[in-house]
Amino acid sequence: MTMKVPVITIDGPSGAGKGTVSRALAKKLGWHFLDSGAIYRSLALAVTQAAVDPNDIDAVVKIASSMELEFETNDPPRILLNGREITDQIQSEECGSTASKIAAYGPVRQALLQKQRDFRREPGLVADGRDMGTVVFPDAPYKIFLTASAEVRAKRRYKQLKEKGADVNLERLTKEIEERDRRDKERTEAPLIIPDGAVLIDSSDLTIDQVIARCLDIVGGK
Ligand SMILES: Nc1ncnc2c1ncn2[C@@H]1O[C@H](COP(=O)(O)OP(=O)(O)O)[C@@H](O)[C@H]1O
Ligand SMILES: Nc1ccn([C@@H]2O[C@H](COP(=O)(O)OP(=O)(O)O)[C@@H](O)[C@H]2O)c(=O)n1
Repeated sequence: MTMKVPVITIDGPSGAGKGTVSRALAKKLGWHFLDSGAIYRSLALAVTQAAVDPNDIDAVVKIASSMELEFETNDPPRILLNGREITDQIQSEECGSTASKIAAYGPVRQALLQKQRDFRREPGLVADGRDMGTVVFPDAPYKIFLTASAEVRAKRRYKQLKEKGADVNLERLTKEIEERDRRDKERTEAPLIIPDGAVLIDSSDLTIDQVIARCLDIVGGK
């Protein structure tokens, strides 16, 4: 019997620290990293650039199937959409919000499924998203659900965007994140839920290093 490549899934709401922690874990373990949210964000950008209505499912699926995405693993990592760098552009909350609208459609998710599974390569994968442990890699041996209070998450995202020079307003950002979280949890297709067998980590009062240490314990303790 062939052994499947191991996967650590890290799901959770916006600003919980998934990306930061997943990247660090992948680096420590020498494993690959999948930022599935960046795939949805890139599609959102492609849809906006093509002036397509995000509710026109057929048109969005067409773009999802034809867009070329490259994840360069240099330090810092770069994301290219159809050959053009979009790394910073897709970080905006506007892009996140459009991403969560198109992510609610089953055919759109289906069109992106294999692209995500292709990241599963030796020696292992750390996968960050909303449905990594439930839909994309349900057989993952390690599943983590990373969360934090809504207030802490909004403040973190505010600080992060501000540091990048974005023009952000904490009150508006908090509302946008709450709206996105609600949409991600309430959708019928691959909603944000705690996967069966996942270990829950609340990072509200933990440092990034403490969260990473807990994740390593979970992986090592199996
Ligand atoms: N435990 C933590 N304590 C303080 N700041 C954190 C913590 N985890 C993440 N951050 C910061 O919060 C911001 C959002 O983290 P990120 O990893 O992008 O979250 P997510 O991928 O879940 O949306 C980043 O600026 C990151 O450095
Ligand atoms: N596996 C995933 C990852 C992201 N998404 C969608 O894409 C949006 C942006 O994801 P993200 O991971 O970049 O968002 P943040 O947690 O970084 O704010 C989410 O709000 C989800 O609607 C999804 O539906 N499934």
